[in-house]
Amino acid sequence: MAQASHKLLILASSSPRRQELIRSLGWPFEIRVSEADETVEDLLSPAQIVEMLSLRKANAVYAQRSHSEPSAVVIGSDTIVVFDGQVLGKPVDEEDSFRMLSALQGNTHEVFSGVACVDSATGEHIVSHRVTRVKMKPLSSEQIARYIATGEPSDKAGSYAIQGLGATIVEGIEGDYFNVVGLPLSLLSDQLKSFNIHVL
Ligand SMILES: Cc1cn([C@H]2C[C@H](O)[C@@H](COP(=O)(O)OP(=O)(O)OP(=O)(O)O)O2)c(=O)[nH]c1=O
Repeated sequence: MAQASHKLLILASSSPRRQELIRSLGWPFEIRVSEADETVEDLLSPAQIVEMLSLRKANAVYAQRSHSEPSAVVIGSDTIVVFDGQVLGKPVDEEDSFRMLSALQGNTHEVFSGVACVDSATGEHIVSHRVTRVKMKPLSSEQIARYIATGEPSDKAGSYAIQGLGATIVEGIEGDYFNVVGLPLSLLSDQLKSFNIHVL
């Protein structure tokens, strides 16, 4: 059971999905969001991209800590979809969503999520990632257009949400479901052990 004397978790994320998922750990946490630049060099691999951005997000919040605060672990995360060598982030507009979903439908893609934990007292960090394979059903242009019209794809990597209506267009997955939603809790709980946080 989490006790008040235990180190706090600070989730460096504006994502409502990540906020909801971290709650399931049953550990005291707060949300702090800081703008981190999400541009990366072209030559990086998907794993390098999500690890670099996760750490950047956590470090942006770490940099703003006050030295008088009790020590905490700052958590940053980043999710991308990778298909046919292409990295798909969040769509810029509906046309972009249409392009992404037209490519993903009927095929299998990979979802990469990075997680970084930074000790707010020492700046020490751990960063890692997980990959989940997702097979999407074949979809007609009309179905894709109807899905986009719901608004759900607009702020999701790859333009779909497996935890929402997007569940109906997914045929199956291989790997951690929570990795697709945006925060692999199994990986995170392992990382937290290095900071002496045992959620179970
Ligand atoms: C594939 C997929 C992605 N997503 C979401 C998770 C992330 O919120 C988003 C990927 O964008 P990110 O840039 O990883 O995260 P974010 O900008 O939403 O939040 P922050 O940087 O503040 O932490 O896509 C789903 O919710 N469901 C899915 O099935």
